[in-house]
Amino acid sequence: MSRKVFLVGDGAVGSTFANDLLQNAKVDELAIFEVAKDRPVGDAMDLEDITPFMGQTDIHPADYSDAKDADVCVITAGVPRKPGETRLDLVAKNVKILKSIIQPVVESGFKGVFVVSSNPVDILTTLTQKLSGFPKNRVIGTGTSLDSMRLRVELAKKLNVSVAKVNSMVLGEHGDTSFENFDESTVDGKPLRDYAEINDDVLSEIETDVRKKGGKIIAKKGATFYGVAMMLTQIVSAVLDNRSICLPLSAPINGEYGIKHDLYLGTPTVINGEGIEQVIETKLSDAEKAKMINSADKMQEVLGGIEL
Ligand SMILES: NC(=O)C1=CN([C@@H]2O[C@H](COP(=O)(O)OP(=O)(O)OC[C@H]3O[C@@H](n4cnc5c(N)ncnc54)[C@H](O)[C@@H]3O)[C@@H](O)[C@H]2O)C=CC1
Ligand SMILES: CC(=O)C(=O)O
Repeated sequence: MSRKVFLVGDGAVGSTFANDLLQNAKVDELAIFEVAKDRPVGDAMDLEDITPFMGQTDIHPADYSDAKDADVCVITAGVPRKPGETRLDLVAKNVKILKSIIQPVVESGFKGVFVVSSNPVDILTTLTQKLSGFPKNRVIGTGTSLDSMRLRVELAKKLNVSVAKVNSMVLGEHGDTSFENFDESTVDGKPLRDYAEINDDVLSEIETDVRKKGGKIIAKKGATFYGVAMMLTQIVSAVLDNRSICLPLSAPINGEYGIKHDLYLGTPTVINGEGIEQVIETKLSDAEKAKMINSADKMQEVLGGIEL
């Protein structure tokens, strides 16, 4: 069976994801839709030059009718943050762009899995499901997967251990109300808080560094794209391979953590070829659970202000 990905948006994130995907997964067809029409023409020409080493893939610019038989539709289109802006500052512009995308993709007859990384990702993932009318398990957002990788990197540096030994997550909004599950985190199997180097001040510093890392990168080079592109590659290749993996993703909340709102938010999520297999309510301390509810309330406040 043909393995086809329909990519919407071929900017910094989209083109980096295309390159990562081709280098890490078997893909038969990569169709790219972009409003800047020349970009996917150039990118298809540039990307096909890696296929002699990566395997045969039909990479081409696309229109929406190409989504019809795709397994996955990846949405990276949207306005990125400028230095100093928050992800929530992007809502109005990116909701408008999202609306222009979902309708023609659905009208094409697309029956696969939507994967969203455009910001604010929890809001746009929630709206992708609502606008498409797709079952909730067939819409996934990158959520706090990137934040969680950033956290693992910071903890590994602080404790001078391999990042592979760090088991810790950022949960909630991919944004300013995110929080770390420090109370349950382990490093090399030992509770994080048992390490002599760790105390509340150190954890607070790490939390701030992780939360501000995206903004710092944007201030230096205008955009962040390697990290999120790798998370998209992990998600899309798991769907294409029908391989179960668990990541902190933007997933549909159905009463988990005592949240009363109908929205997507960052929580450990098992995905496979069907999309979301299981949304996991991970163990949290009472203080962390309150942060999760705060994050959901913030997202609901933003969603309440959006007219579709
Ligand atoms: N979730 C995450 O962890 C991350 C999310 N992002 C988000 O990803 C989005 C894209 O960021 P970049 O790639 O850096 O921006 P970019 O400006 O480099 O690329 C965005 C692309 O979307 C295209 N586009 C705009 N409207 C479109 C439409 N209706 N249909 C198709 N294409 C359209 C633009 O022409 C542009 O090429 C932003 O919202 C950014 O905040 C970026 C990094 C990490
Ligand atoms: C841009 C963005 O959302 C990030 O790097 O976290």
